[in-house]
Amino acid sequence: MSNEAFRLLSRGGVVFDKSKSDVQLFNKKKRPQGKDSSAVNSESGQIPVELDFFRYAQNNGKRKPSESSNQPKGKRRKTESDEEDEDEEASPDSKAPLPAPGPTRMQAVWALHSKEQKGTRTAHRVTTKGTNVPSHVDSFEGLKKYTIPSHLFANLTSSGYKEPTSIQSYCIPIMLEGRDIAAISPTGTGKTLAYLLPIFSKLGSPASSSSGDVGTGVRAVIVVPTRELAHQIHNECLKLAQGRKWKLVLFSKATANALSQKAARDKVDIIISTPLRLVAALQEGNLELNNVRHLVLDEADRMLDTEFMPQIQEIVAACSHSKLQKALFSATLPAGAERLAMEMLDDPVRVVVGLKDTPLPLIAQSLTYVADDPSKLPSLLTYLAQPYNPPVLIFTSTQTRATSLAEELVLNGISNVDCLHAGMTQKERDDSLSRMRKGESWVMITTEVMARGMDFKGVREVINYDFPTTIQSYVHRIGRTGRAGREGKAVTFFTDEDAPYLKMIANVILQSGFTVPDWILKLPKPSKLKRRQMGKVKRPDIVNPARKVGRRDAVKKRDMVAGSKRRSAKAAENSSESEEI
Ligand SMILES: Nc1ncnc2c1ncn2[C@@H]1O[C@H](COP(=O)(O)OP(=O)(O)OP(=O)(O)O)[C@@H](O)[C@H]1O
Repeated sequence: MSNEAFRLLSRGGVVFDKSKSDVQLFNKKKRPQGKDSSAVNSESGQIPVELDFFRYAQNNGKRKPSESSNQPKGKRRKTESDEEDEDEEASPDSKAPLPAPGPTRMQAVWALHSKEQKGTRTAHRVTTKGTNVPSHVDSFEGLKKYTIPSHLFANLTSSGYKEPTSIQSYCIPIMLEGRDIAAISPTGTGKTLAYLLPIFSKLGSPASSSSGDVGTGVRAVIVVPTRELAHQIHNECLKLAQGRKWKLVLFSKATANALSQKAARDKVDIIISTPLRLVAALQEGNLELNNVRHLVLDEADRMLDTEFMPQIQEIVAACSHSKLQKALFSATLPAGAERLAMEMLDDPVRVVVGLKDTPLPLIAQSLTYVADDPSKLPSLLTYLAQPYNPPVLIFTSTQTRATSLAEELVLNGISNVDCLHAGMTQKERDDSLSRMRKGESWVMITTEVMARGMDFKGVREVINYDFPTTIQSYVHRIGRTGRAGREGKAVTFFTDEDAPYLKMIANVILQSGFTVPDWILKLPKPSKLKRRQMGKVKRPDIVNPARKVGRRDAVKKRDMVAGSKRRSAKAAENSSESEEI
């Protein structure tokens, strides 16, 4: 199916507007949600017969019957994520007692200070580590002891930011005092503002209108894994930039070309980019980073993985200013990445909000058994035939499966289906994203490309159609819902092939404060080697095996159309973007 045909078929011409009564269409029946409900959609905590091959009942599992999922208060069961961290120095956050379950716990992470929480670190569930850690603030007003330009306060207010979130109340003072930082806070808790506000504040005013020590060339660089995220952060920058002529550059091929003139790039204040794009410009001699005073790696664990590490090393080496401040942010930072992060920072402060690598308790998580891959589509169709809360974000493991699933949903009459993955042209990706932001997409099928950082306030439900490949991927994927204090729901399909890894996800669910049936906790723990295989099963490219007939021709035609569209979009992009900066 061509992209155009797909779009026409998938659109009912209706825009979903949560402020109107549309949402009620999907809420005819309120489904139970929350901590008291089991996190697995199978027979009330009993192992489904299909999974009996684990023979946990024959004592294959290690847990004793007394280790029920309803753990005693104040005691936290050691989980898989803890085990991954076993080799690291015990961190204060792992020792902290669990806060009370339910919304109270959420408030401890998101909200700032309910009356009883005000002012205490433990109540905030924030732990800090480092020498002479600057004190946190309880309000944006509290930042007035620092020299923060008044227009920034005005811009905070006009953007609707009344009080800092926990991560902001700790990170902003630390960054304002010039310290390097590694900050870990759950998804959707405002990490972007936590680094943008101090950067804008420290830069003071645009280089073009400043008489201070501004040097020559770009002064701040924010590096993120995807162009979509870079775009989103650029938009956040624009909110803080109102009223001043900041030169903020969302780095792309076109902007890189425009900055090939040194005079043009010397006027730039902040660049937001993906690592590859930045390194390409450095290697072509079209960019210098020797005046950079602030370097942020957002989604730090992704930035420090083997794929991006060489580029990050090159970027860090190019940032040679003696007053360089480095800041790493993420919702997850496994032990290995944290070691790399700490090596990269000078006299850092480490801030952890909540529990490391743990989703917010406001996201009601559940696991749904679907036997095998062909059974997933009917299961999803059944799910979507029930009242649901659009937009729903659905994750597949590959681009081809995302496209195939989107096509299947359209052919099955689901309205307003969209698709976004890295195999699409930039224009297709942008269009898809814009439809999502406008509320025109009710069901968005995507891949890992949207798993990190993307902020869609309205996403109420996330479905992991294909099992995630790491705990971190699970945490980030489901973190697309439950943002900025809102409730969310996350459903993960698992097949027999995924079952050996079920316990790893179940442990995360448990750690978030939900109950998990005993039979899952009694499953044998996969070995370290086996854990690396999580979610990496070979899955067919198409999600509906019955549609094989005639498909090859259809796919060929689709690829030809897509190729021709890509070429014309690229040509159009090159001519229009050369005017942009
Ligand atoms: N102080 C605040 N008050 C109200 N809303 C806020 C505040 N700070 C941030 N937000 C909003 O919270 C949402 C999530 O913020 P952000 O995208 O920065 O989260 P994040 O922690 O970076 O998430 P992720 O880990 O997924 O990248 C955004 O919509 C943002 O506008």
